Amino acid sequence: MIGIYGGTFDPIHFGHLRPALEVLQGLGLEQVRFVPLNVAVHRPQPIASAPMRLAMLKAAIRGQPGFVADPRELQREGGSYTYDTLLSLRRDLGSSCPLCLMIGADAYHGFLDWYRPLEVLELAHLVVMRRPGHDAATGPALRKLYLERGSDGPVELESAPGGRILFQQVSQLEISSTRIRDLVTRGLSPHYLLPEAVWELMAREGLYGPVVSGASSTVGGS
Ligand SMILES: Nc1ncnc2c1ncn2[C@@H]1O[C@H](COP(=O)(O)OP(=O)(O)OP(=O)(O)O)[C@@H](O)[C@H]1O
Ligand SMILES: O=C(O)c1ccc[n+]([C@@H]2O[C@H](COP(=O)([O-])O)[C@@H](O)[C@H]2O)c1
Repeated sequence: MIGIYGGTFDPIHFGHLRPALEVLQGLGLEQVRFVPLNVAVHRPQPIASAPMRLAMLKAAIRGQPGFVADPRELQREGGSYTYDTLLSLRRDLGSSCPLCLMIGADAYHGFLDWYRPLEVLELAHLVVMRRPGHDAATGPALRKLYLERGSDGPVELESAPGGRILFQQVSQLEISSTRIRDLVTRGLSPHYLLPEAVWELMAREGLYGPVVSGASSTVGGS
């Protein structure tokens, strides 16, 4: 069973990484593939370039067994629709391998507005991770879908390639990329909200605005 974790990752932070590790271990996944989007179809475009976001992602997951950077959306032009990404993954991985599309509660709330959501749910299971500040309560259409498709554990997910929805308990870390970008833009340090290697890259490349004065002494201790 393989996890697919899509996002803007602008930049990647511990609010992505810790829940991803807990899902990897909690569901016994073979791997989690982090898939940075290229062209957002649902939000303003990312601030950092695609190569920079991929570099930050690779720096963040280096050395973590089971974590893999998957650049397929960055190699595709046009809107980064998850449906297309899952079709491409199915071509590589075959039709029978269980896939778990991992999304935070905020993304789940908008799921029925995605491109071909029901086909997305046929191509993969949805694993929903709670997120601070985002209510678990959903509207009637999503509640109905959950009544039909809700699952209570990994054993059921392993028995089919897709089609079920599982809520997975994860550490509640109140961290967002928006907050990190805001801190850096205001000249404040985002230290301890994201891996040191990512902060180091951001500081070196001057991403998101002014680098905190003396950053080189707080970044990586160098
Ligand atoms: N702290 C968190 N806890 C749980 N899930 C999260 C957290 N942060 C992000 N996610 C989930 O990770 C996926 C990718 O999120 P994204 O890259 O947009 O990060 P973000 O912090 O929400 O970014 P931004 O602030 O720019 O919107 C989404 O499914 C989102 O719900
Ligand atoms: O395919 C869609 O229509 C679609 C609509 C909204 C979001 N997504 C995907 O959901 C993932 C999380 O999005 P975000 O905004 O939290 O970065 C990311 O991989 C997006 O490409 C996909």
